[in-house]
Amino acid sequence: MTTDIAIRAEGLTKFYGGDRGIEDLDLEVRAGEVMGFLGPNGAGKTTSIRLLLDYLRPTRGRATVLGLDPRRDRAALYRRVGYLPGELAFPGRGRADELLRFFAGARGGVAWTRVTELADRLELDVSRPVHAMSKGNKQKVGLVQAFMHRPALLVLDEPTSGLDPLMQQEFLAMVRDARTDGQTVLMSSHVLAEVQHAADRVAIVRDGRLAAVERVESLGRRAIRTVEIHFADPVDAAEFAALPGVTGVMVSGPVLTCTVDGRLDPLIKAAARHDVVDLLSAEPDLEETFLSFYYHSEGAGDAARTGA
Ligand SMILES: Nc1ncnc2c1ncn2[C@@H]1O[C@H](COP(=O)(O)OP(=O)(O)OP(=O)(O)O)[C@@H](O)[C@H]1O
Repeated sequence: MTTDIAIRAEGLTKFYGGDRGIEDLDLEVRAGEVMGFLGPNGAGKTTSIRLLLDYLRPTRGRATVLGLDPRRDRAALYRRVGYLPGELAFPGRGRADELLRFFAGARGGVAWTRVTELADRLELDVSRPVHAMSKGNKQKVGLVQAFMHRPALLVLDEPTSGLDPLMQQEFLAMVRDARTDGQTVLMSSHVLAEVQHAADRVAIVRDGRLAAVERVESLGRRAIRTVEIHFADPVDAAEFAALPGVTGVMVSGPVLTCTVDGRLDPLIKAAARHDVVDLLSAEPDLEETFLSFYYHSEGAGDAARTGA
């Protein structure tokens, strides 16, 4: 049994009747890394997470989590995992501190100072009844129970949902701290910007399939970027439109804007035949890369547009 792999999914598949939840998911999350699990609504993130923790049974395929079989070793696994479900539902009309004491007991005892430290970080008033809390405050209760026992693995489904921007930053700091402490994190999101500063790698799912697994830095390098070139004299769009990787060419007098997928070299060489006054290249971000998976991959654009 390898201990350097926290999560291993092999051919993990779930169909809901004839509808695909996730198909043939092969994924490895290394111990100690933060993995962002990205995809738009309905891509299959929640299904995958629920399969990994045995809240759903796969149609086929298998998973190993912290070296355990989620189905056979459920109880042992749950002691070592902190899980934030995508849709939180807390039973009863109790106060947050009562609920958190219950969770602490279920985890074999957690120092109450640890709970208050997390609640303070998230500015959560634990003396209030949970049922009367806003969505964001309920989310904070969910985060405190997930982090409280310093689990070996945190599995967080849309963790920033409902949090305001300041609290999102605090949450990301908590994830970075967890990583520093050697914990492994798998967190789903449909917003790339929020995992950009916390994740080591991202796994991107679309339409029930894994589309890519990338280191965050290399995603940036592969990103599509927008380029604006100012020439001394007007240029002809046709001269640039056929260059490899160049799309969306627009010319307004001496100013050319376009989108470049991959290497800038063909565009630079073509531009150098003219007198170049200025060149601006927008910093590629994950959002653009993410969209490029949808609109520039084979067939994916059509599927995304039609919702198929
Ligand atoms: N209980 C269910 N019965 C039928 N289909 C389901 C069920 N749960 C999910 N699905 C379908 O499986 C697919 C994947 O859904 P899933 O919730 O895993 O996606 P997601 O990436 O987590 O999306 P979101 O960000 O909206 O939560 C979707 O097409 C969804 O409609």
